[in-house]
Amino acid sequence: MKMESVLIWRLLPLLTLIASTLIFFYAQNFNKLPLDKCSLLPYHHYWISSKRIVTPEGVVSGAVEIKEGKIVSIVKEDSKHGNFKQEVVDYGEAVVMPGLIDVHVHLDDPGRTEWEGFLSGTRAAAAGGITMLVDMPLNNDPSTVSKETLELKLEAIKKRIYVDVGFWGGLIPDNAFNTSALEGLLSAGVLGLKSFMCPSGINDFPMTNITHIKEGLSVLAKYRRPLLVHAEVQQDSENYLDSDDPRAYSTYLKTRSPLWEEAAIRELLKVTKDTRVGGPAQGAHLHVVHLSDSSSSLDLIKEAKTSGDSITVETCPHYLAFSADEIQDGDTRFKCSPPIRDAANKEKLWEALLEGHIDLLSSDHSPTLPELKLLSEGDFMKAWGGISSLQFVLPVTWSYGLKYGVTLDQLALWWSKKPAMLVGQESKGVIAVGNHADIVVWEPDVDFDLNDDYPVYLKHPSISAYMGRRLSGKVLATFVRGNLVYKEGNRAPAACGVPVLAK
Ligand SMILES: NC(=O)NC(NC(N)=O)C(=O)[O-]
Ligand SMILES: [Zn+2]
Ligand SMILES: [Zn+2]
Repeated sequence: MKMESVLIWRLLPLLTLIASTLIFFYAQNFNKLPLDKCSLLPYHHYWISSKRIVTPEGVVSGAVEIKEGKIVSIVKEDSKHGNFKQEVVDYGEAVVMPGLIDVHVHLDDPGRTEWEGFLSGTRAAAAGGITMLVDMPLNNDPSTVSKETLELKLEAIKKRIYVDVGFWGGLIPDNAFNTSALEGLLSAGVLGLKSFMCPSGINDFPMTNITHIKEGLSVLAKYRRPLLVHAEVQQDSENYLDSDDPRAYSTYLKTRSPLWEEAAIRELLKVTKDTRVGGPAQGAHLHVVHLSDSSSSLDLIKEAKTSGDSITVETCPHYLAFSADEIQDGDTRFKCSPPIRDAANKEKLWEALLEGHIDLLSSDHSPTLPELKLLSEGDFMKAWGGISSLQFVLPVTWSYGLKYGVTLDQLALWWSKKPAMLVGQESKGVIAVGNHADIVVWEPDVDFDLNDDYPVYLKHPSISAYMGRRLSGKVLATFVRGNLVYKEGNRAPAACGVPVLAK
């Protein structure tokens, strides 16, 4: 035998050992790809474990298996035996909950990015545990009222959204009777339409009357998508007198009574009866946005629900957190429409939410430039109306809900499951096998001061009504389709959110 072949035979066991070590190493690390730009976690297949995972079957201790952006299994503590083949991110006692879906957000992009924008807005959303938001069709310039203006939005979001984003299209007098224009907008993927029953404050977004709304609903019926309505109708009887102090919140409150909401809802119910089973607009759905009046307006909605109308209603954290008497003179950060009402109204809103008469929550994050909030002048009559809150809605709902005994399941229902249903997203809103791995991890017991040292990602923190408050419930991590997009003050290098378009 030649020397070389002897050497090969002698080396063979060593070569086999090296090869098998390499194969073993490769198999072990198959899921560890180089750090992906979309995620702060370098795995495509991994587990999240916690003692408190909020599932449709209640809060469980266990682990959620995530693979390629989806939830592929959920195991309870007693069946997991601690043997995981993949990486496990253990969150201990922190709460693992479905990511929030905020169905009412004004990001003002394109056209008014100096007010907010997709980059700052979705970064704030991610820091707040929001994994999907739906952008309103107004405050951006031009308003989203046609296929072409939706395309401007789709262009503007490219590489600029950290969470998933859907869009509402605007229903305005100009397109309400133009079925092909509305169908063009709906076919291009808006999740539904939105209209105003009072002036919106935006020139190219005029208000609609009930005839426009009826037309809109008949088109929406075919697409089985909702119409969202800002339900306030101006009441002539209430005028602001020159002798009233414009820096007093009570002056503003007086000019926008609960009758505005009641009158609008009364009108709306004339057409929502068409959405009943067998009705001419069956398939359409009406959603009342940002309800503030918890008296007659709410009673009317309850009655309509009982009669079988396809109708839902949202309220916002600012109506649940604040009452009119607490608002200081000149503090226009609190100006919004409909207005924040008295403490008794707030109590009734909580009651209705806890009893299920209010279906879901949304932020109605509607920022502007600090100059337009007139913070130094403090004129409630002239300041821009809109609350800036996007990043804080989870801790706010939790902090102010503690005294009402709000549970984790309720938070997940109001902020994730019901919103997902409204926007027709069957793969979002609950932690369940097959769904998108859209998850927020947060510490309900950790308190923090929302002061100047706190990392706020909103474009203009100074206009937020929540600055200066102490809140409970700190967001630790946010996962969007399996990507860890936010982790304790850090965000993923790239903005990999996707547009959510209706099909
Ligand atoms: N143009 C707006 O953003 N308006 C918003 N303003 C509020 N809510 O004060 C709204 O949703 O009605
Ligand atoms: Zn509104
Ligand atoms: Zn709004």
